[in-house]
Amino acid sequence: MTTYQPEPVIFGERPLTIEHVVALAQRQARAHLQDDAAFRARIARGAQFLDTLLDREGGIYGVTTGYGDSCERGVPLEQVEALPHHLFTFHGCGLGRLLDAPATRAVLATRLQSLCHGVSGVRVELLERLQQFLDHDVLPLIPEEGSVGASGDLTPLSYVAAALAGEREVLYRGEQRSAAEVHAELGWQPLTLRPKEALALMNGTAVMTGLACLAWTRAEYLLRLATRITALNVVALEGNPEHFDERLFQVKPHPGQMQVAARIREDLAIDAPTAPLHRLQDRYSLRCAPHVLGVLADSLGLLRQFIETELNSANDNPIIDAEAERVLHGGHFYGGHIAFAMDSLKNLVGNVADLLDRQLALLVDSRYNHGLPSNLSGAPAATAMINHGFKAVQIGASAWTAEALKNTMPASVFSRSTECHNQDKVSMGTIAARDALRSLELAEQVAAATLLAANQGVWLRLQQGARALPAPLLQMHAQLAADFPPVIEDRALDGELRLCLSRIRARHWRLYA
Ligand SMILES: N[C@@H](Cc1ccc(O)cc1)C(=O)O
Repeated sequence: MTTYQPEPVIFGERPLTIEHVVALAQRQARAHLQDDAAFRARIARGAQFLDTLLDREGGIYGVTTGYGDSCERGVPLEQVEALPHHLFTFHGCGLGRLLDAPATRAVLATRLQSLCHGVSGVRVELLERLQQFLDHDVLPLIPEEGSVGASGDLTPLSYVAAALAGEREVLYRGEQRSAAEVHAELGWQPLTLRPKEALALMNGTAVMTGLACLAWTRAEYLLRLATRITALNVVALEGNPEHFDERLFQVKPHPGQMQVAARIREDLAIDAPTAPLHRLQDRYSLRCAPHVLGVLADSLGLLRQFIETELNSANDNPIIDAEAERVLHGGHFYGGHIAFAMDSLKNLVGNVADLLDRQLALLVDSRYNHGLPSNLSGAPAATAMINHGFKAVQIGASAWTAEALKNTMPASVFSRSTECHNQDKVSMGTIAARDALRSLELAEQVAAATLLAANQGVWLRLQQGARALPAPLLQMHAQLAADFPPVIEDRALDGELRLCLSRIRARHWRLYA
C-alpha cells in the first residue's frame, strides 16, 4: 500500500529539491502541477509563440530543420508535423538494462520540472500528461545505455516521448504492457507531439539528473551509517577515543569533518580526555575516519547545489523565450555539472567503501584486533578450530571494495566526438551517474558486511566483560540484535547481509537525525 506524504510535490515555478524527487521516486508523495491561470498562460504562450513564428518566418531549428548536424537541412511545412515522430523513432535504439521503477519516476519528475520553466515551447497538455504518468505510475520502459549526456539524454528520453505518443512499452501495475493499451485502459488519448515537443522532451539531462538525485540521497545515508559503524568499531577494537577530540578538530576545521568527529564523540559519549587502552595512535582507518568521511560530508553541499541547479534548469535547446519573442540557440543539454558531481561521488563513495573494508580487515585479524577471536568467531573452545566466522565475509568485502575502486575512473574524460562531429565534446554524465549508483550498491554491501562484523565485535567485547555501551551504540546494538543474532557456530550469512542491505536502502535506522 502506498502511503503518501501529506504535502504533494508541486511542479511549476518553485524550485524542487533532491528530496522532492526522491519522495516521488519512492511514491511517497503525489505530483501536482501548479494550477493557477497565470502559470498555465505562461506555458501556453511559449507554444503559441512558436506557432506564430512558424506562420511568420518558418525557419526554427529542430522544428523546420533537421536535428544536430542536420540543422542545415530545411524541412518543408507539410513535413513539420511528422518530424517529432521521426525524432523519437530513430532514437529508439537504447540498449542495456531497463531503468527500475524509482529511477524512471525520478526521470519523469526531472523532465517535467525542466519543462515547467516555460521556455521549451510545449503545450500545457504535455505537462499535464507527464504529471498524470507520475500520478498513475505509468512508467515508460527506458533502456539505460546509449546517451553521451550532452545532446541531452536523447536516446533514453526518446522512450518517454514515445510512451506519451502511445508507442513502445510501459510498466503499469507491475506488468510490461504496450503504451497504447494502457492509454486506452485509462481513457487517455495519446499525444500527437507538436513540432518542438519531442525535442523538448529529449534534449536535456533528465536521466542523469534523476539518477543523481537518487545517488546523492544514498550517499548521504552511507555517510551517516559509516560514521556509526566507525564508532562501533572504536568500541570493538578498543581504539583511542582521543582521535575524535573536539579541540583536535577545532584546529583543522573543515565543517563536515568536524561534524563526523562530533558524531563519533556523541556515539562514544566522550566528554573528557580518556587514556588509550592499547595503542597511543590507532591505525588510520580508525584515527583518520573523520578525515576520510569528512571529504564526503564537506562535498555533499556542493554536489547538492550542482544537482539542484540542473534539476531546476531549462536544460533544452533551443530556448523559446516568448516574453522577449526570441529563439535562443545554445547548448543547455550539456550535462557537465552532473558528470562532475557523479564522477566525484564515485570517488568519495569508493573511499568510504575502502575505509570500512580496512576497518573490517582490522576486526577479523587477531594480530590487530586487541584480543578478539580470530575472524570474530563466537564459537566455544571445543569447536573453535573448525569455525571461521566472518572470514569469507571479509573476503567478499575486499572484492566489493575493489570493484567500487575500479569504478572510480571518471566517465567525463572519455568524451568522444560523435554525430558527424556536431556533438564533438560531450559530458558522459549519464554513464557517471550509472557508475555512481553501482559504486553505491557496492559500498552499501561493504557497509552491511562491516556493520554485522562490528556488531559481532561489540557483542564479543560485552561477552568479555567490557563496560556498558554508551546509549546511542547500545540502542543500535539492541536494534541489530533483533535481526542479526551473534555468529557462534558458522552459518551462511548471505540472507542476513541481504536483509541488512534492504534496511540500509530503506534508511531504516535513524542515524543522528
Ligand atoms: N541536441 C541537439 C539536437 C539533436 C537531436 C537529435 C539528434 O539525433 C542529434 C541532435 C541540439 O540541440 O543541437
